Amino acid sequence: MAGYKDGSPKFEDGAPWSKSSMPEKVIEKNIVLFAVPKKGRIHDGVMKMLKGAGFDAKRPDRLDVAMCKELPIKLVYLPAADIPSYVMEGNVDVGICGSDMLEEAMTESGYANDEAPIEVMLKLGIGKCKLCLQAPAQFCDRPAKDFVGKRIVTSFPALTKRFFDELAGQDSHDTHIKEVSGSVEAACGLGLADAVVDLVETGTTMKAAGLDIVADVLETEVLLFQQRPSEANGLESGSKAETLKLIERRIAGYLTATKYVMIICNCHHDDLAAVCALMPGKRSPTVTELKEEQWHSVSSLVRIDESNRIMDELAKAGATDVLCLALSNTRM
Ligand SMILES: Nc1ncnc2c1ncn2[C@@H]1O[C@H](COP(=O)(O)OP(=O)(O)OP(=O)(O)O)[C@@H](O)[C@H]1O
Ligand SMILES: O=P(O)(O)OC[C@H]1O[C@H](OP(=O)(O)OP(=O)(O)O)[C@H](O)[C@@H]1O
Repeated sequence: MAGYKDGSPKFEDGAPWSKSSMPEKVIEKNIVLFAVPKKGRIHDGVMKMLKGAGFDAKRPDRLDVAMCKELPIKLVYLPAADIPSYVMEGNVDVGICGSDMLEEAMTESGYANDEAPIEVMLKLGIGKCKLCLQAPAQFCDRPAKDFVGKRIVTSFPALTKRFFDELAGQDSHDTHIKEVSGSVEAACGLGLADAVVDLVETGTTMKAAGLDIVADVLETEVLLFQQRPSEANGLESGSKAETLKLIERRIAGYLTATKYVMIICNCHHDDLAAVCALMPGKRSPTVTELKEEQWHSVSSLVRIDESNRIMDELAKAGATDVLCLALSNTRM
């Protein structure tokens, strides 16, 4: 399928994507359904990323679907915990949620990681935290094995069961795992649990509830993932496959823009080698001649977290007029 310069797809007949110009059936068949968390912890971060990557959608009041402007993509706003099963069952084509929820759904369905009908496209670098076994502070220095057979409350019953199965080895065990949908940390204080398995980011919630970490169960971050392409689901080739690639490229481009800045400076020919060594860029620095003889302009991408150190070192190496420019988007 041909596309526009900005990567937006268009139909074989060359007509731009336009809902009104296409028969209804063709539109539905070619539209990629993209599930995003409708609220909660990661909602704002995900929406900011999608906007930055050029997926603009106006969500009608109280509706959970919205068409992206000028793209054959429909955003479907769902509870984060439901997104993995929607993607695995092919009810939507692609989704975003934490790897904790994805792994919980796969474990619950009995899939090993490499068998699940899911393909992870990108790690999105947000929502990083860990799932931990937590107990009242006075018991937290006990080994995790001591909690085999006890009462555990969690929102992640499948991962918790897997954790205790591995701990107990071949021994039969009767750890009582109770699922709740929120306020997990309250369960020990209420006398309903001996320990909990819950997410920890800053640790504030855990400490406030008088709990501490016994053991880590899983590290998690937010992922972009799609249904594994097959002939049957039509995601191996064709217009939907192209649109999925476009989603991946655009989000990867946006992520690069959030991690890098462009540094530009001037330097005398005698300092050129030292300046280039400080900013090698992704491939190599761009060097252009200034009108003033023996002077060059050098530019390259550097990681944001290294930019201040590099600018200090450039100044020491003789560079002048050092500028650091933010990127709004990239395609690598
Ligand atoms: N501090 C945190 N606490 C909980 N989840 C976090 C945290 N930081 C990142 N996350 C991620 O966010 C996900 C939770 O998303 P979300 O808040 O949308 O779900 P939810 O808890 O079902 O929503 P809600 O609490 O509004 O019902 C987790 O699965 C995890 O991947
Ligand atoms: O380590 P922290 O930074 O304190 O974050 C972790 C807490 O945040 C989440 O709960 P959330 O506030 O989303 O509410 P919930 O209990 O309803 O899930 C999670 O379940 C932890 O309780």
